Amino acid sequence: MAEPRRSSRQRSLVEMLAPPKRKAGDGDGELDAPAARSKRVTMGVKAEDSIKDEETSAAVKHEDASAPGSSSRPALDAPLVPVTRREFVERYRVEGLGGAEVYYMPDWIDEATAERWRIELDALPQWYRPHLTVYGRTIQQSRHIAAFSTTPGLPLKYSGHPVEMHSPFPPLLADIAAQLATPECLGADVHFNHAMLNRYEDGSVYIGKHSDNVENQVIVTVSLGAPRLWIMRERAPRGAKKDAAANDELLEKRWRLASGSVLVMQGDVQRRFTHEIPREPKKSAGWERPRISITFRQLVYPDAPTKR
Ligand SMILES: O=C(O)CCC(=O)C(=O)O
Ligand SMILES: [Fe+2]
Repeated sequence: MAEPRRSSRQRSLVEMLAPPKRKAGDGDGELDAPAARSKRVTMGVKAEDSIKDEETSAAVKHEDASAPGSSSRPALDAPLVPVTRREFVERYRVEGLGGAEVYYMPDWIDEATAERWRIELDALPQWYRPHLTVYGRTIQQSRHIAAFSTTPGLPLKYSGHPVEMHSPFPPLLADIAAQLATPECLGADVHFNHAMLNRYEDGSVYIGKHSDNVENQVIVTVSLGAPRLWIMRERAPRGAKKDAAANDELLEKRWRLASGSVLVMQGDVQRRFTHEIPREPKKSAGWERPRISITFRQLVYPDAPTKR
């Protein structure tokens, strides 16, 4: 994997002070769980922090979602725990991100299996391109998505768009989740209550710089198909001087997410870093097929009852 490098992006003071520019047709960004306004501390982070994400002009900030009454929320079947399996976290931790809990396993499954999964997931009937409302305008997101929860009643909304949620997981997704939760991979205790599929047809489809909401306590991404660039950038600490020199000090790391790879983000990663998959007009090797990502998530609603 490439060595970490410092961001060299220089931004003018005017750009720093001005609110981020928005471009029509650029609807993309993070997934907000409905409890975004909650003041409750989750994993040591105030949930409200996550909605103040920084954005490039190529990304659209998602408004936080309105929280439906807790009575509509299902109980969790089992505790949701982060990935702690020693062999996994020691071997696959991504260096150069200041100790953040980011793990990358490039070769979880072989290419033939990845291709079979990609084609089968592509054929699911639940795919659609959301219409988002951003600053009063309706735009269509560049990615197709399909969202699933293990139990009905896990509501999700972003940029004015109530996500079309299907339940339960289709058999292949349930099978992939089960294969992740084995003693050979993430460990048998790790399971998810939500999965979001993203489809990147070609290099024009992207996801803008964003952080996911902290209600996403663990996000495990399985990449299938075209290897796309993944960029993680450290967010400036609150109240930090926002000049070019300070910006240069922030960590940045980029690599390609291989087909068949597994990426884990947990702990305070969303608070400390943004992530993005930029547009790539030039095709590189392996791009004769689209990319589909599966983001398995542990969505934890602060006021949901838990069955323990
Ligand atoms: O497609 C990916 O790998 C990342 C998607 C993502 O960041 C998201 O859905 O929040
Ligand atoms: Fe994300």
